[in-house]
Amino acid sequence: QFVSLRQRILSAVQKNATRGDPRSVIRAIDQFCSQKEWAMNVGNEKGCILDSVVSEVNPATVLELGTYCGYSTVRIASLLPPYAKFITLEFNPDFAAVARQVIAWAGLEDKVQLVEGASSDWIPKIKEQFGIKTFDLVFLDHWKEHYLSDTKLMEECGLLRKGSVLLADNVICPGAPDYVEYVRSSPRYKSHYFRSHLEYTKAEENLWYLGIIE
Ligand SMILES: Cc1cc(-c2n[nH]c(CCNC(=O)c3cc(-c4ccc(F)cc4)cc(O)c3O)n2)ccn1
Ligand SMILES: [Mg+2]
Repeated sequence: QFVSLRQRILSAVQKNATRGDPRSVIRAIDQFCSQKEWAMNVGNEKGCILDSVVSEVNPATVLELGTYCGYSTVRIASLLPPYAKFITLEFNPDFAAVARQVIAWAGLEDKVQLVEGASSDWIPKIKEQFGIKTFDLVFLDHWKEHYLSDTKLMEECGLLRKGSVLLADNVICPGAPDYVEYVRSSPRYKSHYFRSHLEYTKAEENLWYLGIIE
């Protein structure tokens, strides 16, 4: 009977990765997606850039928009200090179900709170629901047409402060041109990009780094 791609990714993790070993989970997903079937994980090349930004920011509070199968969730969670609060939002319940199992296989279920629902519904509720004042780091990897509206919504809800860092995937492909245009022309942000490639391909892609300076 039909097995979805996300189920095949989960099976690859359960077959090839060691329980409690985040690096083996990452490796198993990357091997599956480069050798068997493409999937929209951030991938290892951009993942290394993500790792370096997480390590540099060393965040006490992190928000990820767009969990998918939990690949970047595992990368981020494995680098956080023990006291850190990490929330990841996933809209699609089937993706969320797989991500929970991938995160658990990596042994990181206590480091992450996976919340199901749309970012625009959840962002206004985060402060009171999770006792978070502001986010030190936000990783945008969800619906590309929501990057701009959700960034404005996070500002309005007082979830960002001077020094907060936003890192956005896929500003080229599928693309978030309105987001890039807006943040580049705003005096509130200092932004630059890390050149890379679309996961598991040779197509050009950037990770867009945004520092809030005002
Ligand atoms: C909380 C909340 C969460 C979501 C949400 N959760 N999960 C997602 C998935 C979003 N990700 C992508 O669509 C995506 C696509 C490509 C791609 C596809 C096809 C191509 F040909 C080339 C590139 C590559 C990527 O790296 C991507 O990240 N949205 C939505 C709303 N609210
Ligand atoms: Mg992405």
